[in-house]
Amino acid sequence: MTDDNGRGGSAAAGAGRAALPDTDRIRRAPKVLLHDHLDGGLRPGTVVDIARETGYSGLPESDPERLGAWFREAADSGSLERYLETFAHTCAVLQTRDALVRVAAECAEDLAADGVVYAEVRYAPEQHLQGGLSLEQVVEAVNEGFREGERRAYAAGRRIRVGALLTAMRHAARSLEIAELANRYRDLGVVGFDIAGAEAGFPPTRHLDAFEYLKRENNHFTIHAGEAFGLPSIWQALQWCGADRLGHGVRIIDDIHVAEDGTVKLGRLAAYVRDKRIPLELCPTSNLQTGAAASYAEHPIGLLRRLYFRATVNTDNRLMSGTSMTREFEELVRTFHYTLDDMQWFTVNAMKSAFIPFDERLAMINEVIKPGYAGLKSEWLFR
Ligand SMILES: O=c1[nH]cnc2c1ncn2[C@@H]1O[C@H](CO)[C@@H](O)[C@H]1O
Ligand SMILES: [Zn+2]
Repeated sequence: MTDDNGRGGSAAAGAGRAALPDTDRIRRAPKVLLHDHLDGGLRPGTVVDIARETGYSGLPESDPERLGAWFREAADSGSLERYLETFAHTCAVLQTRDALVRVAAECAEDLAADGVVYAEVRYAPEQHLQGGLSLEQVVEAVNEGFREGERRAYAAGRRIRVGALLTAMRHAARSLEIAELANRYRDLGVVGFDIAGAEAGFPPTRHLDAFEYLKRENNHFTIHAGEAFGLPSIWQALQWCGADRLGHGVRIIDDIHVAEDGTVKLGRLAAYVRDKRIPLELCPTSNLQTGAAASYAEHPIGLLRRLYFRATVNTDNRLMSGTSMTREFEELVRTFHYTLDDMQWFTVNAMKSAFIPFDERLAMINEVIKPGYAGLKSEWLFR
């Protein structure tokens, strides 16, 4: 007797094990998040509070619930450029030390409450200087907030570890400076570097000096590539810039050909990505909003998982997408009938791909993630 996933077991055991995880179990399952923007994950109520405190009068709504709905709808535009316009409001309220500490602390708390045990959260320091903070003060405020959030989560009986990724904006010209900043705060709360912003017209090779610098320093970076723009962007990010991971990378699907009879043929780039185990930071709901995928069912994650790409599941922007790791997995479970084993597979993939040292990743996998899933998978025995 085998279940849908080809695993063996008695009929009775099969039924217990194969049951799809419900929301409660998805939330309790340990999860790892590699792609989440600090300025895309504020609580709507916090945006309203800080706007009032700092005198920012540009918010389109002053009621938190309506503001949350506004962000989701405005981001649902079908274009990355329009989606990115919504960040003007979140960045506007992230210009003081207090605001950065508060938002970073709440971010860690919210992720922990969602069952995330390890997260890499990114933001662009250069976008938080309008209140007179220096780049260093921005980084230190966010780090302080993450530490505070970890402590609050611990006090509430949850464990989470949060590392920062420093992003440079791809339309701007500060990437080398931000890469140097990431290197200076390495081992001090910052685990790597990224570039983000509009993809079309701003190829990653514009920032080659930043990537070459980080390579010389033996540091880590990911690049937003293959989201709004296709294979050339992925190819440059990997073969010119040397990215360790791909932010999204979902357009790698354009180099995968499925014949009528179901045979799959990978192009050279897709084969390289799979063979070299290049991590894909996939963000399903965000992709539906920016038009990178038409529906969950048509999202490339289904095929990429079946082909054993190093696929990971991420939130991108929890505020703009009204999402969480639990919600992303709920949609995938509903669409692709993923089990706890599939969730564990995505989670281990993510942990293997994190930018913290190997021994720490291994301990997270063996001592936190696998025991967590084993506990959940054995619950049917005691019902
Ligand atoms: O999915 C995305 N693709 C490209 N850029 C993004 C995405 N989400 C957010 N940002 C950009 O990254 C900045 C730093 O966090 C945000 O301000 C936003 O402009
Ligand atoms: Zn992103």
